[in-house]
Amino acid sequence: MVKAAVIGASGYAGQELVRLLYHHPEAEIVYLGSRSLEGNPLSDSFRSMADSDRYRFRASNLRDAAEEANIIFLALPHGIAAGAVDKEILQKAKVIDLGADFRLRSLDAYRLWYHLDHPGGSVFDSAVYGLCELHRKAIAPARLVANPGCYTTCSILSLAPLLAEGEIDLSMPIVVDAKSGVSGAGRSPGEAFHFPECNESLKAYKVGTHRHTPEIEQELSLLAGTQVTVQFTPHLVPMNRGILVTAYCRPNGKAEALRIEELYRTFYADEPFVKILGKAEGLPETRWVRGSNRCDIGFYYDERTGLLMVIGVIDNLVKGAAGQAVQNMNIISSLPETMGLTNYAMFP
Ligand SMILES: NC(=O)C1=CN([C@@H]2O[C@H](COP(=O)(O)OP(=O)(O)OC[C@H]3O[C@@H](n4cnc5c(N)ncnc54)[C@H](OP(=O)(O)O)[C@@H]3O)[C@@H](O)[C@H]2O)C=CC1
Ligand SMILES: CC(=O)N[C@@H](CCC(=O)OP(=O)(O)O)C(=O)O
Repeated sequence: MVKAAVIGASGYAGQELVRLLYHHPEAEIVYLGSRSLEGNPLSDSFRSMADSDRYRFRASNLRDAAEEANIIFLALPHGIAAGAVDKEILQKAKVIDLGADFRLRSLDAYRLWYHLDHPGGSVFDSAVYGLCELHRKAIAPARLVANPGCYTTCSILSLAPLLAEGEIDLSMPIVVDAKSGVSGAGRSPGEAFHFPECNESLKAYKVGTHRHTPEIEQELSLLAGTQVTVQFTPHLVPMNRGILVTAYCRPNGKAEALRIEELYRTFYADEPFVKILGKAEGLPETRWVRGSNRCDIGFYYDERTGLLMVIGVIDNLVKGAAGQAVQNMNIISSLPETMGLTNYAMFP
């Protein structure tokens, strides 16, 4: 049985972890850390967990959590885990960090895109990038897993087969247009996320500067075996959950729709959480992955323009955060990868 701790358990990603771990047959929640809710019963603050009154929030203390848990999930703003996770903690427990501090292999890139310093060191060097579909062999023995970002998970999964098979003309950037629901911004209030500010409106933000750009480029470059450049533009959509990515690229050869579909079906043949939609099934929609750990992918090749459009969707809080973190927990605990992660889709 996994003894799990969640630090940052009062946030959106933290609560989604609690929801999934509570129902996981091989996990026991032993520690819930929150500064603002310390001492409160879980069920007082999260009334959807009304039958879980045995849990109480405790201090947001990583060292205390490491005494009781064998897996610690960090669901904290970036910049904290970099200085908080050390060798002593990793000797006692494995850590799955939902934040961004251990995702980029280049510290210079981290400093440039996050405008933060980073201590680096052997703990940083030991981190494994936790995109399960691409790195499960490296994840299995890891003690520190860097859970990917939400936009990045959707973008990388949507494009991976094309890059791995060398199907794309890389002399020009791949355009990644992405849209996210507001829960992607976390629970802390901010004017831009206030209901009248974002409801009934749609906007692009952090154009050309979003910190997920180097993470997407890092992973696509690894797949392609050469430097890949992406033009990434995120948009805020007035809905609670969901991410939709539309990626535009130019194939090297002629991209007959059937051959592209075959390529994707072969690449993801054994992946329980990736669903390829063929022409008959229509294009992906966020409502069909809400609450689930799936990434749905569809595509359209426009013979007129010669561009291939790939469309991917995930639930940002599940495959984009807590669900993928539990998938990583399953991998590092030698449990079936889908355990505790199926039958969660919701509609409407
Ligand atoms: N929301 C999403 O869709 C996704 C989020 N993530 C990542 O997961 C992490 C958590 O995100 P999310 O849940 O959205 O954010 P929230 O703002 O909802 O939650 C963050 C939590 O961290 C705690 N916290 C804030 N500041 C500090 C601090 N200085 N020291 C200790 N604890 C602190 C807060 O709890 P308290 O104040 O009670 O201690 C809060 O509950 C982030 O790194 C985010 O980037 C990743 C993918 C998707
Ligand atoms: C809508 C919105 O604001 N989304 C967040 C993405 C948050 C996220 O999940 O990314 P990290 O895990 O890297 O923090 C943003 O654009 O910063």
